[in-house]
Amino acid sequence: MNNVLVASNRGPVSFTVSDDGELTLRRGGGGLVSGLSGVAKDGVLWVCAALSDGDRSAVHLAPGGRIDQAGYDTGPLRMLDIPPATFHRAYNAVANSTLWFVNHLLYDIPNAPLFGTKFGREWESYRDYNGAFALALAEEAGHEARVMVQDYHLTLTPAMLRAERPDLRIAHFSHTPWAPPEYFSLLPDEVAREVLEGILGADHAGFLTDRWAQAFMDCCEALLGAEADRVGRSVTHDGRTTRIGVHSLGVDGAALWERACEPDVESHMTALKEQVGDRRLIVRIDRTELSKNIVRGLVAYGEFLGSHPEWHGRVVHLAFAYPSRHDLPEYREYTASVQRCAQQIEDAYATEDWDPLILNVNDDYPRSLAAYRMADVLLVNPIRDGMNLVAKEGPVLSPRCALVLSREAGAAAELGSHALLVNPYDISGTATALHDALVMPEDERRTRRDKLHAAATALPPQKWLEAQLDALA
Ligand SMILES: O=P(O)(O)OC[C@H]1O[C@@H](O)[C@H](O)[C@@H](O)[C@@H]1O
Repeated sequence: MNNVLVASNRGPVSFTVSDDGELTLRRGGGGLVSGLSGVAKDGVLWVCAALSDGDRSAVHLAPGGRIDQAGYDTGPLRMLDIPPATFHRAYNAVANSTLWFVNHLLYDIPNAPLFGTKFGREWESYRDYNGAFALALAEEAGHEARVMVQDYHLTLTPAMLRAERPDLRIAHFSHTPWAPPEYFSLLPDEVAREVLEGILGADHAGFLTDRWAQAFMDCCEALLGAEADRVGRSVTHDGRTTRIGVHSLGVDGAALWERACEPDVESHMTALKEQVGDRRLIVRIDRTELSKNIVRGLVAYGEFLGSHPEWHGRVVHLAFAYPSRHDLPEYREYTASVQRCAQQIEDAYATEDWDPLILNVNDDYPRSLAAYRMADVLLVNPIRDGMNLVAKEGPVLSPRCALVLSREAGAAAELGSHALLVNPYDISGTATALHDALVMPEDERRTRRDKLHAAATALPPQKWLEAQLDALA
């Protein structure tokens, strides 16, 4: 039996099956996993979903889906083999196409699903999927164990788990923004209610910034008639009180720097230096995710080139747009629009000896670390973001980068006074900020970068985890 458990959809590792049937291991990706891997290991059981065919094979080879030592320095795992159709409806239709879009204020995109009969079935699958996690956690947790449930995939699990095991101390943590009530209430009433009451099944509900925590409390008041204590930070509903916590997440500067000095990164730096020469470098690194606002960032770069011909031939924009959630049509279409927009910039400005934009659409972690190290300007312009760790990694790895940062990213709460803040919808404002960042005097950019570095590394994942566990003690 385990005393500390973490539950999330994506686990710290994933398996792939090669042609000869051999299982190989990969590190899991995404903000949540990068934050928690490496710290949630000793004595912590991680319960996650089997996501790939390789994961399902690994589950069937391991008794009860328990994998004691997967590799990559992770602790024990229990992978849940949820029936693929149920998983697809819970993960793609509800978690990613509904809850993610609502909390990122992206619901009005043309293909957003409608809440018709089909949604009823999808919601039922989301309940089943959350129920499978609650059941596994109830089986694995020791008496009065501490259980940390992560993110929008698992909003119903805390209440379901409490019903099974009232002795447990349960936390839920949201790694995303939280929508204001007037937007959250576009969910069908019973769905909005179940999500809020599901999270309120926890003893402690955590958020990355005060802004998202306040929005959650607003929703509880407006949609459940719950009582929110803004000063003591808690919500009381149906006779139970859930404490609300704000726990920001930063980066482990020393570990990141060590990884960025490995030979694979050094050789990418050499190659990039050859490609870019002594031109200034504007870097962005994102998953190709609608909330990351990549298209508007590219349009702003095009506008900057249009209004500052003196920079032609002297600057390169290196944009990493990694593949993400390609099972969803909205994401495939978004990748295509990023590529179309990049092509327009190339067509308008490229010359025989100058490529104004280099777009990378394939996953290449060492190359992106090399880009961070060489960046003069880092552009992070999401429409809305729970935190955004790119904004924190850049100043750790680049000695002189100026940060152009969306005021709608959670990271703006800590980094805002040392960055150039932009309204992510304001193309001209973003173009002006890119110019200001390029011409920023050397001493100012170094002073700002040092302050960004200090703020970015103040709360590494280890501290975040300890704060969560303390909150449950
Ligand atoms: O759908 P994926 O690829 O597992 O990504 C999920 C994760 O994506 C991350 O970027 C978010 O910060 C997390 O909140 C989220 O859990």
